[in-house]
Amino acid sequence: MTQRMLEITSPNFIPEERLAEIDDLRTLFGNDRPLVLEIGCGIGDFIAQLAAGDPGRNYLAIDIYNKGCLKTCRRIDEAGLQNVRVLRMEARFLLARHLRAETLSAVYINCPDPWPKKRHRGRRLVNREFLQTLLYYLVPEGNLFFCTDFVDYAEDVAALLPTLEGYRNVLAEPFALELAGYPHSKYMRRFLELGQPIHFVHHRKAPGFRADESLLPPVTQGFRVRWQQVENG
Ligand SMILES: C[S@@+](CC[C@H](N)C(=O)[O-])C[C@H]1O[C@@H](n2cnc3c(N)ncnc32)[C@H](O)[C@@H]1O
Repeated sequence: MTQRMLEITSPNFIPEERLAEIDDLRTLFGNDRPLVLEIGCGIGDFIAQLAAGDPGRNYLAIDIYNKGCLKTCRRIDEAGLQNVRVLRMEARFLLARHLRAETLSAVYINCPDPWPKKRHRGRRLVNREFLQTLLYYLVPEGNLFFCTDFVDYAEDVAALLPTLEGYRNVLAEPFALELAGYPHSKYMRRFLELGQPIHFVHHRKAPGFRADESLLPPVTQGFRVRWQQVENG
């Protein structure tokens, strides 16, 4: 199915063509405050709450869903937030092509597509390679937040993280059913109202850990990665 492309004219939306002229995404904000990335921002209700409560950090909200980017921009514009920029971009592509090592003070991944069928599990974004990749982009002691309404996804991610040298669990347990002060998206609220829990994982990059570029998994696989662009630039 082809997505109908809705034009996004918000000043906070950064079209892909503009990225070619931007050497460092941190310059999008005109200040050097810590940079936070939300992957799969959906309709932007999480990032709008987070960024409004934390003007001291800059936020990149990305999604591959054009209408979601449009709704996120509307929300950000209406709230008058100065510290959010929205990009329609695939996560692995953005990291590989547009971000520098150790530039993200936090990464948020909320309710990523669960791919519940067993035969589709390989399409899940958050796997060993992706977690390893994130280590390269997180600043020392940068935070990784992941949450999901699918318990087996939470269990998988919570079990993978301790096997990666660079992460330390911030929680006393592999995952929690609540994180104090963590905003809820409409999507999360829908599950919570039905009595279905959201599972939260919170890890931090170990202080002395340096992710070596040579250990970065190649961006040559993954459902939704745009092969053409990754391979041909
Ligand atoms: C289930 S929705 C959750 C949206 C939002 N995080 C929330 O909690 O309301 C997952 C979102 O991730 C986006 N997405 C899926 N794979 C992605 C990828 N590889 N890169 C960027 N966004 C992605 C989808 O388009 C969708 O908007």
